[in-house]
Amino acid sequence: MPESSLRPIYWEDDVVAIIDQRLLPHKRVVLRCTEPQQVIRAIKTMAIRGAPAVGIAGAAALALGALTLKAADPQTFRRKFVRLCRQVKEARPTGNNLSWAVEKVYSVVVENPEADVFQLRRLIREKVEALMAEDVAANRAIGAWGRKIVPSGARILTYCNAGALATADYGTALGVVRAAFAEDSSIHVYTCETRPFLQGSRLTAYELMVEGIPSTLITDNAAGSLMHQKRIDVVVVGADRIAANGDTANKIGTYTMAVLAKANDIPFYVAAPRSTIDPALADGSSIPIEERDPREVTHWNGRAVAPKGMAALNPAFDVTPNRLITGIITEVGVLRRPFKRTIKKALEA
Ligand SMILES: CSC[C@@H](O)[C@@H](O)C(=O)COP(=O)(O)O
Repeated sequence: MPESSLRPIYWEDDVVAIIDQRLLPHKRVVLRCTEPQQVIRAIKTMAIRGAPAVGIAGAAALALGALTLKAADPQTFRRKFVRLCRQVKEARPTGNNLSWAVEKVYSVVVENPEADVFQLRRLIREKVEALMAEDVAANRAIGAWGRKIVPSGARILTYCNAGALATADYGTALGVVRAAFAEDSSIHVYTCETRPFLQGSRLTAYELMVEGIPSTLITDNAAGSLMHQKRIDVVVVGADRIAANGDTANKIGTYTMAVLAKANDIPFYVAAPRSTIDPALADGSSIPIEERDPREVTHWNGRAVAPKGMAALNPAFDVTPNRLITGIITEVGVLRRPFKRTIKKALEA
């Protein structure tokens, strides 16, 4: 069993256990995966989601692959493993953490040219467990830095779910909330429902209730009005990919929140580990934006919420330009403008 009931992915011997987030908060169903393809499917269907959790799941898929790949000799193993790495990376395109984690696991194979298949299996599994532990440590550090930017008694607005469920545990934006609440029980969180997948109303609301953190659910459309009425003090969101200049991809609608925050003089923070930063991209214009099935917009839970045959567009992420971001809360500190310089320094730290 995992340490926390919100840990979305964990090992049960050689089985990868994943909480099926499509069914939360009403049902807690655990998918038990023994084959990498099952984990890849869980990523694609968003049974597991949230950039860092997707990265961990991708790494776990590789560990399962290492266990189950049929290969009598190390050369065959390496060749098949490279193919699997490519497949895992393609499962979801926007979050940086997935390709970052695949590269980390693949480095084990590169750095141990003499290892036999059994040794590689063990080393890969150890690497995946280390990545899980490192993600939790990074999130706790993000929380420790982030709580300093939360004013006493703050009314915090968050978007989507950047909580324990979206990471190996503890969360990024919700890690900041958790750490702030531990010191100041008078904070209050407003969570937007986050159409169309409802990560806010289903998952963030659930996490906040499990933790007993005072919170209120609002429709995405209500956020602007609340900000205008001076009922929000700070916005904290997660990130899927951050370019070298600080432009940030996150759940579709995050850009809207950033514009609203700017128009109402409210600080807007992004909380993310360094594994979310993609230094190879100069700015946000080349971040790949995942387009998901339009059915996620026209239907909810199998039921139509639009006329039959209506065309729909479903970009899953948007990019918030760096000029709208007050600071980026990482495990090595809160990065300020100019992000190009502070991000570079953070990656070197
Ligand atoms: C710590 S999670 C950060 C982001 O991944 C999160 O805010 C987000 O946009 C998740 O999108 P999702 O489509 O649910 O995977």
